[in-house]
Amino acid sequence: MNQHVTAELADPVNIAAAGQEDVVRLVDLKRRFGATPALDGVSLTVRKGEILGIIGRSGAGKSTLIRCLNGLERPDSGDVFIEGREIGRLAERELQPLRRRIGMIFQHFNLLSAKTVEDNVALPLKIEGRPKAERLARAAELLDLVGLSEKAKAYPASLSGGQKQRVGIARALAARPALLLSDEATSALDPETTRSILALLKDINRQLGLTILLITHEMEVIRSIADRVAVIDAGRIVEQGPVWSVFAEPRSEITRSLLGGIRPQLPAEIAGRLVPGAGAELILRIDVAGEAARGPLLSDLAVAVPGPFRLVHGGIDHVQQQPVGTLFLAVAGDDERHLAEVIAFLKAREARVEVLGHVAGSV
Ligand SMILES: Nc1ncnc2c1ncn2[C@@H]1O[C@H](COP(=O)(O)OP(=O)(O)OP(=O)(O)O)[C@@H](O)[C@H]1O
Repeated sequence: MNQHVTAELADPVNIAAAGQEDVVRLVDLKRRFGATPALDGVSLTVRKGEILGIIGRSGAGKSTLIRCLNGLERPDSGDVFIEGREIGRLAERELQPLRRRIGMIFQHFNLLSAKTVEDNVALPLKIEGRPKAERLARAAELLDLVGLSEKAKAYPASLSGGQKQRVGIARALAARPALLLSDEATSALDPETTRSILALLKDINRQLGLTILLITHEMEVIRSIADRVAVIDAGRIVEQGPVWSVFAEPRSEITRSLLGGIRPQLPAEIAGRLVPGAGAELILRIDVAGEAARGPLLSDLAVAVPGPFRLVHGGIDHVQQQPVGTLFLAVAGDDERHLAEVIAFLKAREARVEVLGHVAGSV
């Protein structure tokens, strides 16, 4: 991001509303399409200044949630509060100013190809009827923010995907929204561009205090920038919490499965040889996080419970500056007392231990 980001860009309306903690509050939202409950009692809040990530698989209800949020869809029941105001029963005319409180960025950017970059960015202000000089000044300020000042007169077709999304972000911020709603905004981008866009969003969040609601199906996106995560499945929020604690201790099967791609898994060649009965070695899965993952767990284990064990896979990751580890150990599988001591030691150190099975021969 450009170095010239200053507090001047921060939203004066947001500052005036300081003290009001929830930018969005959804209460028991329900929306059904025929027999399909797209939203089945969703309650959640987006707190001022935070990045909340909502993750779910295809068909989980994410788009329906977004449409209820910006008033394009009416829930069957439940309430949607934007900055403390319930929008569910507002007429279209009353909804429009509230909709402007939400800036949106999209997977396919949704830029107008016949307009220059600066005109795209200034468009929300034009719709508001702002004078041209003000629109252009704001567009210049925002293009500076997203590092694209030199592209002001260019047309979208001449930009890369990452540049288009930067324009999308600048446009979404033009009317100084209370909330930036990101709908799969990096799903069409390559990994490196994704990282740079997520870094830009995080910078804007930190420097301007901008509240962000981020909808995604990728845990990597959540892990990169979200403060809290809510997991949606079949129209229900199945779990939510600080990102690192959900990573450390996922409670639902769907969360474990969504985490599967970015948390260590037992390598397939070992998993394929697991059997429930006896075998030369036993494979343990050990999950540790926070303080428990900071200490010398394995060397303490070796001292406290003498006997061979081997680390076969895994490691310590860092999520929101917190260590979150998954280790796969192979221990001798023929001595039940030794094994019980190993497990008791690890549990006393607040590790979660799962016996995955035996393997014949050495892994
Ligand atoms: N207008 C509609 N008519 C009928 N069924 C719908 C409609 N909109 C959504 N649904 C159904 O509601 C459920 C939730 O859909 P939704 O589009 O909100 O999920 P999603 O999480 O956004 O999925 P994706 O990531 O694929 O966009 C799905 O089963 C979908 O088929």
